[in-house]
Amino acid sequence: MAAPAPLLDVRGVAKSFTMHLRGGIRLPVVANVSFALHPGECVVLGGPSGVGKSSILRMVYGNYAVDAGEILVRDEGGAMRDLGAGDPRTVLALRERSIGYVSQFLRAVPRASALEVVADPLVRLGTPRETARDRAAAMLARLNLPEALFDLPPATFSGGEKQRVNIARGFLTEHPILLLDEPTASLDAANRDVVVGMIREKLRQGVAVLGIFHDEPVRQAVATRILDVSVFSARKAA
Ligand SMILES: Nc1ncnc2c1ncn2[C@@H]1O[C@H](COP(=O)(O)OP(=O)(O)OP(=O)(O)O)[C@@H](O)[C@H]1O
Repeated sequence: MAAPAPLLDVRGVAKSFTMHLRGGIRLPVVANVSFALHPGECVVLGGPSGVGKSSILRMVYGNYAVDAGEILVRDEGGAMRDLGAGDPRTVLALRERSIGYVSQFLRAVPRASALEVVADPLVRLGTPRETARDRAAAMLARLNLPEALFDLPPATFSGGEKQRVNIARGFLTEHPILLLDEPTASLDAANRDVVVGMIREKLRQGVAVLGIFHDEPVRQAVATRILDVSVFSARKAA
């Protein structure tokens, strides 16, 4: 039987940063990063601080260009497309339909209410505004955000409230791949458990998750595999 096709196939990726304000010195971070992500899998990036976990996540989302290698993402039609090549149209198309991302911090649009911030990706994908707002409200309620906050802009919300708005926004769309950067970092235990439940639900639906979780109980509850990023460290070899 043929091996199941991955949703994400990272092949031989390398990244170094050039420090322009330090005479252009190059800071190698990772090299030969290779792994695949299949439906229903949750791969957690592990390893010590500064080893390159966030850098890998950002490359997979197309925020950082790669120096070498490929980041192949399965598109809607089933073709594997290289997001690492940095073509902006490919990156945007894959972000719309294939890869979702929950960053640690909410980058909110000024004046937009929490409900609008959460509903916006669905509206852009063609869901009627009212339906999108209803679904956004249900998701925010599940995350225990007080209803009094739904119509307010998240700019003045607490760290944990902002993080829940961000999670709701990222989880409401149905991307086959979901990237999570410390989604529970600012949450209390009860809301952390809600998010763990939401991640497991995504995995049951066949979504593939790639994430960073420093919180050990969360990691234990969701990881199907832990990938130690130290094995890709470019500094040892440098
Ligand atoms: N934009 C950047 N410019 C220069 N150096 C960077 C940049 N982003 C990351 N680095 C460097 O790359 C290395 C890896 O950083 P990264 O944030 O990927 O590590 P991490 O494993 O996610 O760390 P942590 O667990 O502390 O968040 C660090 O030495 C960091 O200083």
